[in-house]
Amino acid sequence: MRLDLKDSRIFSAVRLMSSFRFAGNGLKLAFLEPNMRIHFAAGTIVSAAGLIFSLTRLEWCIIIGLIAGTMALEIVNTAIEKAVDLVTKEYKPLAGMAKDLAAGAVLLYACAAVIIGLIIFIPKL
Ligand SMILES: Nc1ncnc2c1ncn2[C@@H]1O[C@H](COP(=O)(O)OP(=O)(O)OP(=O)(O)O)[C@@H](O)[C@H]1O
Repeated sequence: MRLDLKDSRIFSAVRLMSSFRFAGNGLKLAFLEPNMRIHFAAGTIVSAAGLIFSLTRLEWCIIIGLIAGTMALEIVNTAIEKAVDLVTKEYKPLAGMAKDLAAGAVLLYACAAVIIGLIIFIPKL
C-alpha cells in the first residue's frame, strides 16, 4: 500500500509528538535526581535575584543560557551514568573514567556559570 503526502505528514506529526513526549519523560526522570533538584533550586534563586536587581535583556539571556546549560549538562551526565551502569556494574577503570569525565563537564560549566553570575550581579550590589 502506497502512502500519499498527506499520510506521511500525519506520520511525521505523530512521530514529532512522540519525540516531545519522550523528551518530556526525560525531563521528568531528570528531576528525580538530587543533583538536578539542586541545580533547579539554584536557578530559581538566581532568577529571583535577577527580578530583584532588574537585569537587562542581555543579562537575562546570559543567565537563562547558563541555568539551562548547567541543567542540560546535568541531564547528559545522568544519561551517561545510566548508560555506563547498563553496560557494567563491575568496577572498570573505563567506566569510572566515563562517569568522571561527564561529571567534570558539569563542574566546569557550573564554575563558569558562577563566575559569570558574579560578574553580572556584584556591580549591582
Ligand atoms: N563501574 C564503575 N567502575 C569504576 N568506577 C566507577 C564505577 N561506577 C562508578 N564509579 C566511580 O564512582 C563515582 C561515582 O559513581 P556513581 O555512579 O555513584 O555516580 P553518582 O555519585 O551517583 O553521581 P552523581 O552524584 O552525579 O549522581 C564515579 O564518578 C566513578 O569515579
